[in-house]
Amino acid sequence: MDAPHVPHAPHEDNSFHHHHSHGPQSAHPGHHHLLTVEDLSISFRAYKPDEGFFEASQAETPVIHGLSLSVHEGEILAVVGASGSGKTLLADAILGLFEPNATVHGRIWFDGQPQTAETLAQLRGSRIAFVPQSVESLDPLMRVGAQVEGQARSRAQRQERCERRRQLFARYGLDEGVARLYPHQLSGGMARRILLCCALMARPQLVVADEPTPGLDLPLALKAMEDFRALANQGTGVLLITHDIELALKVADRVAVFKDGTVVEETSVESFANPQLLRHPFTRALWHALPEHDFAAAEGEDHLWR
Ligand SMILES: Nc1ncnc2c1ncn2[C@@H]1O[C@H](COP(=O)(O)OP(=O)(O)OP(=O)(O)O)[C@@H](O)[C@H]1O
Ligand code: NI
Repeated sequence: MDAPHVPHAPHEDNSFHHHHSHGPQSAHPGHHHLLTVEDLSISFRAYKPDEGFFEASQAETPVIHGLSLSVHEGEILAVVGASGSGKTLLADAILGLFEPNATVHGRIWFDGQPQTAETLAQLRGSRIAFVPQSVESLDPLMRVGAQVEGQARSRAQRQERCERRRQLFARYGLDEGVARLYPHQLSGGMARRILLCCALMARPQLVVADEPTPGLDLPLALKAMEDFRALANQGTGVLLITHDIELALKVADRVAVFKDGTVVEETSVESFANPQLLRHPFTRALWHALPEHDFAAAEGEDHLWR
């Protein structure tokens, strides 16, 4: 079995040419790189989806290639891009989750340490919190209150977690009675809020949120954004994957623009105030697609750009 051999320490693989001689700390000396992804590639061995077994040819379909990005402590990096461009695969790679037919290359550092799929999986749920894209990832057999509260090691801790869970439920407009429900009894929007509460319960160093807002109305989506911002202001790094670029621009510090399986541009949110500061044609196209640029009347409207 060829287990995904990702990501390995620097200098191990001579086929990589980028940033080879220096570690992840060097690019922005003033900021601590919490997460660095360097030259990530993911491809899939082809198989017949109907039958579910590998074809003899084992053709490789590349989905992510040459992807590099980093998240600093205390910042929100928004990853925006088209559907199917590989954003969820990126999130999965950071969490050490891989499909059996995936081949993965590249390097990932967390908090200065080179990571493997195994070490990343160990960080998941503790130092790295995950808001998955699919609400199916809730445990179907566990009441959602208990899922949010998680395991407590002592009576005092259980009370503390219960109290924190109540606060989060109140904030996200979930009745106390919801705590006793099972995932299948929730609407999509409620399940989404439970996933958010799970991630906000922990005090992670990094949050990876993969499309955290579908099914939420605007006030709830904005609350989620505020909460990510508050986490970042306390020093947490946030990787916010979203197709909602408008929402992302409200809270993010930087934006990584994703297209066809790679980051074509990593830029500050401020650059979106002026399309001339945007380098890549796809980024400019995203700018033009923003609702306020549909009309010339947007002049003087600077609230979005802080
Ligand atoms: N196990 C797999 N085998 C083959 N192809 C896969 C597998 N998992 C994902 N893919 C393909 O990889 C591509 C990227 O998928 P991914 O879910 O990461 O996109 P995304 O940017 O998150 O999209 P969305 O915005 O819809 O969530 C898709 O074309 C998908 O079909
Ligand atoms: Ni996705």
